[in-house]
Amino acid sequence: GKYAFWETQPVAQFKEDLSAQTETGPIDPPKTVAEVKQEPYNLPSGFEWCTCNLNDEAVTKEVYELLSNNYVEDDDNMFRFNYSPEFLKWALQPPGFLQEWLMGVRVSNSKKLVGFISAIPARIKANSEVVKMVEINFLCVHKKLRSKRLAPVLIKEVTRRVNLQAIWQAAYTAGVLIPKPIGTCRYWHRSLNPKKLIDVGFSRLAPRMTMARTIKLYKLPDEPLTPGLRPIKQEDVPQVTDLLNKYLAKFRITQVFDEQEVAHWFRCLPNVVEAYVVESPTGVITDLVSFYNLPSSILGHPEHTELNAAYMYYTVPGSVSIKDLMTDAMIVAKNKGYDVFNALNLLENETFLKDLKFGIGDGNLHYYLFNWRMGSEVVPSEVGLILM
Ligand SMILES: COc1cccc(CC(=N)NC(=O)c2cccnc2OC2CCNCC2)c1
Repeated sequence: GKYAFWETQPVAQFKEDLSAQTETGPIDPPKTVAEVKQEPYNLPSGFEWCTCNLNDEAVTKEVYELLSNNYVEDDDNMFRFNYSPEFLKWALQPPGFLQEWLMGVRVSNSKKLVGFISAIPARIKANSEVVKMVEINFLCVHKKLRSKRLAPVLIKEVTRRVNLQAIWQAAYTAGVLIPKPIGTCRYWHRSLNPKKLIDVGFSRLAPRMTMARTIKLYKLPDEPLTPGLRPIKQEDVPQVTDLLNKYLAKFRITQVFDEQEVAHWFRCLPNVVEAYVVESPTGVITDLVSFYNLPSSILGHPEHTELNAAYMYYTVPGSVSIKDLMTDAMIVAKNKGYDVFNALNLLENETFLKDLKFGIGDGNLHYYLFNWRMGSEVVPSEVGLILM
């Protein structure tokens, strides 16, 4: 069939009777670690496995270069994600990460890195069950090696290495449609620097609008409006952990964070991630707002080489509305030089996207679970999981 590889995997299929689909829980019969293949899968001759130690700057640079030149592009091939080396270190070394789950493929002779895939540990709440899973990301095969069927081997090998740790489920997202999304989100963009976005072809001047009028339309206040908004500090972690987990509990698919994970994911790492809290006069943390830095290379533009994009990360309203929190996040992002603020229509985002002048994007982000059925489609407002 069309999905030769995915039809062999424990994932929901497009053509299967509905009765199977309405169950929730694992798809495969339970296995033990002893039953897992003990040796690595074979690669085509001339290629070898490696693990990528991102504490080694030279290796991080190799992973950066592979992704910068060969990772995901937009549908019109005008932009390519350009995750920075420091971002990759942050995103791929959370508490509990395993070196052997940061997997690469090298050409045996030249040792050139030509393939990559990553798994990081996460506790995922699926419906009301908290399951130890991994989050799979950054699957990338060099452009010159496409259709050599390397991706299926990368996926099978990372699955094997995860299974060896007695973990049987995974979560991942993709713009491409494969068997079979648990839900599909739409991405939206809010212009911060409309002139540059129009110059590089990311946005278009609306009919009957001048550039001057467009710049005015997207103008934001110079400073955040919420009293008590400030960058997160390490001593906020216990309160933020409680605030975040309580808020996320109402979504059908989300992550459960412990304090070490909150300390890792919510910090202010310049050019990587920004996290702000609202502190009440009595020292109570009532709100959280965060975004991460994911620039895109602008392919073939004579003047601009990079699109500076902020991506909404977890945001928890409490004392102020999510609309006001997001307005402050965009003001902070604009002041830090971002050109655009991106968000998906998950969480409670559909309540503010239009009001805050987000424009709908031209694609979808599909959410997937490996070896787990959700029982029914998860609509965007039931999705509480944000991957990098
Ligand atoms: C503007 O440059 C781009 C370069 C490559 C792809 C895309 C379109 C796209 N695929 N966008 C998203 O997936 C997206 C849009 C809004 C928010 N998060 C997103 O994806 C995140 C989460 C999944 N991993 C990539 C980053 C845009």
